[in-house]
Amino acid sequence: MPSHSPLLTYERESIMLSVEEALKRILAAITPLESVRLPLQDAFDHILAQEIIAHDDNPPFANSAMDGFALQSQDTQHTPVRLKVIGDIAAGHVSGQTVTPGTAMRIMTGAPVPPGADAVIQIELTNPSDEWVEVLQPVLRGNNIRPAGEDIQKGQKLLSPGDLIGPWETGILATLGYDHVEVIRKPRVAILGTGDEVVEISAELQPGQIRNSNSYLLEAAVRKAGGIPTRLGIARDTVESLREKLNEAITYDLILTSGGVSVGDFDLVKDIMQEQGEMNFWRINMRPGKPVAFGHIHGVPLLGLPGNPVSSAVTFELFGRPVVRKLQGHTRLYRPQIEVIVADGVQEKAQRRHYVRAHVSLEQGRFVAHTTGKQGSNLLTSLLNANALVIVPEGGTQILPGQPARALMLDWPEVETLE
Ligand SMILES: Nc1nc2c(c(=O)[nH]1)N[C@H]1C(S)=C(S)[C@@H](COP(=O)(O)OP(=O)(O)OC[C@H]3O[C@@H](n4cnc5c(N)ncnc54)[C@H](O)[C@@H]3O)O[C@H]1N2
Ligand code: MOO
Repeated sequence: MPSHSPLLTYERESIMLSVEEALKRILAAITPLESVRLPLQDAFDHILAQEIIAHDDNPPFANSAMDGFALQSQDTQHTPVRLKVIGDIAAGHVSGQTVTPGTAMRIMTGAPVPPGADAVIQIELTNPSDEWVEVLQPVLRGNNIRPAGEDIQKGQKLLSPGDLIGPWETGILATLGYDHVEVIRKPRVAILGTGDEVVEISAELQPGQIRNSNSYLLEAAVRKAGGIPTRLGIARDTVESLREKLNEAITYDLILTSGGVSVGDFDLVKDIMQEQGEMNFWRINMRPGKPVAFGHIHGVPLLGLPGNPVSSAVTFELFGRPVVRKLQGHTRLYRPQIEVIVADGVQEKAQRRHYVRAHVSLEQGRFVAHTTGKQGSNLLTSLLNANALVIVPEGGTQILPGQPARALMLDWPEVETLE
């Protein structure tokens, strides 16, 4: 048993940061990771770390946009007109023949336009036979020809460092022949559960024990945020056990712990942070999730999330997710906030700012929030079906049914500024 030591000064001085101040301090201490060269197929969803310049034109050669006949447009001024078919060009083949006045060549979509031809007529507007084609209407010069460089010109800059590689960018990179690209690597995130009562999820529960749900929830949330999570198991409520686990964790880019950050006798995460690094801050004026500790051990950022499952989930969304994104080189770090109508209202007695789990949907042109029921920080079911956090301002505010409030949209794309 530990001695019931008096509270440390930092614990007594109840400095509670605002959410904004805490986020500012955390992100100021985070810098994007270094870049790596990845095969294109692995670069999806990474932030680009190089300029992308076209080394060739695209399309690389003038080609046909239709299946039909390559011809000289001047031959079609008076239609119908019969032209002699002098050959075939399939996509992927280059013809050695030249289209001369009075002749045409059968051509497929994507095939190079033969020398001499200045237009293509689609097959539907002709009466073809083996040797001859009857062209039924005049064709303008350039008709159905996709010129070289129509899409991309050699030397053109297409993507810049900081751009996100999605499916469209991948298509561009592939067409330009970038089989490898320089991207910011993804953070490896160590996840550590703490507490003597916490056991593996497959364990038969003994009296007083609970399953390590936080580590699994956080693992999924880290993955969703684009990080590479590893669960390092559960540290016991002893300094030795925590030291041992954290010793492994310091080989990662970010450490997330859950539990052990409050003021109980066994809440040791803060102590270890002070012993092996430094603690930047410890308390935030919010609910759920007041005891969030942030600092470094051996130079690795450590975000100590509260043990209560909902507190852990909500504080990861608010603080952990932006960190994981910033490490990846993203500049859009924050979920957007919008105004919603709170259908069922929220009564808030605590003085802290409350992030109430809710489902927001568009109802007759307005965004309406329905809270997810009881909101205790131990009630995991309050997260089910939640796609938003309704923000009840600090100071014991009450939001009546039908009144407006701001909501943080958990399933909307991130924005650059925290509103
Ligand atoms: N005297 C005070 N007590 C508490 C305060 C306070 O200000 N003064 N704050 C309360 C608040 S708010 C929260 S949140 C919790 C956070 O405490 P800890 O982060 O130290 O977490 P624990 O005490 O270790 O655990 C809290 C709760 O969560 C369960 N837990 C822990 N780890 C897991 C896990 N991996 N998976 C699932 N559930 C977990 C644990 O069993 C406890 O029930 O402190 C309040 N107390
Ligand atoms: O911050 Mo605690 O998360 O209110 O339960």
